[in-house]
Amino acid sequence: MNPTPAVALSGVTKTFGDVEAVRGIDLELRQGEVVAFLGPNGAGKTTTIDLVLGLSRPTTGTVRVLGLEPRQAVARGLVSAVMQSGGLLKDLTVRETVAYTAALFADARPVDRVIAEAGIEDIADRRVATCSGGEQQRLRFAMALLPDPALLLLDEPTTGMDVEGRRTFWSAIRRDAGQGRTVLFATHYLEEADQYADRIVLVSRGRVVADGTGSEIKALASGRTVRATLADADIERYTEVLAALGGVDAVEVRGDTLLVHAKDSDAVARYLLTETPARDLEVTARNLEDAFLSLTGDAR
Ligand SMILES: Nc1ncnc2c1ncn2[C@@H]1O[C@H](COP(=O)(O)OP(=O)(O)OP(=O)(O)O)[C@@H](O)[C@H]1O
Repeated sequence: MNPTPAVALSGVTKTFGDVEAVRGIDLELRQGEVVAFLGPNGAGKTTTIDLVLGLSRPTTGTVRVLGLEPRQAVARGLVSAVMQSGGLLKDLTVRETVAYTAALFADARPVDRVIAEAGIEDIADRRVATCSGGEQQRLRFAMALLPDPALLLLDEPTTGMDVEGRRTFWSAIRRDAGQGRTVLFATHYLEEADQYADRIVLVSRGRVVADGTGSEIKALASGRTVRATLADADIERYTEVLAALGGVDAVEVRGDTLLVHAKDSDAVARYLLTETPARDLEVTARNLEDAFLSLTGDAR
């Protein structure tokens, strides 16, 4: 028997006027998974998280959280979130903030426990206004832990945290995931995703363009791109040879420009320079942004 997915998105789109923020996402998260939602600015990460939180409704498609409508799941205390900004009263102390939030839940965990888990005991008596950005993020994390949620959503949670803050934060996340909590976090950083997530969902321009383990996703962003000018009637023959070279991922022809994505750029360069009339050769490292672009077919 399959347990109910923690999150199930099916054919989800979301448009704001002319902007298609989410352009068709199908995604299932299993209970207890820690999943990174990785993508560049404007990919649709925050919009998707808002849909899972029931803060907005999809234009088309369905969103289920533990088999329920998002709002029902939130109302039952099954879901909480750490968002990038807002939600704090500057004049309260850290402890007062957690205590007041706890009073909003029918069944909150002890205030001191969550303060300890979020690693903010030393600043518990400080006024929120005097806390740094990273400390405020840890306070939001403490607040999110109060209902002991089955699903925790984090939108770029470690923004502003120093190295020690990040370490405390992620070790708390991993410990809770070990006890069955599902975590979905949005990030721009491949390293953060790779280090802390069981699974990385790569999003670009409102779509999932890859879904896999850290090493699978890193492999997509590795290698180099060899660019050359090759104005020759035989270009097709060369591209066939190139495509068959070991370590070549993709060959593209745009006018008289040839682009070869490869793990072994030396072999590609050697072939082009010795066997073809290619000129103006350029070899560049392929980064995550290139990987996004080539995966979405939007490379230019
Ligand atoms: N309320 C809104 N009205 C109009 N456009 C919006 C609205 N919310 C988001 N968008 C647009 O939808 C697209 C996706 O935005 P979203 O904030 O979901 O991306 P993101 O992946 O979270 O980006 P970032 O990493 O910058 O936070 C962007 O083009 C954004 O400008």
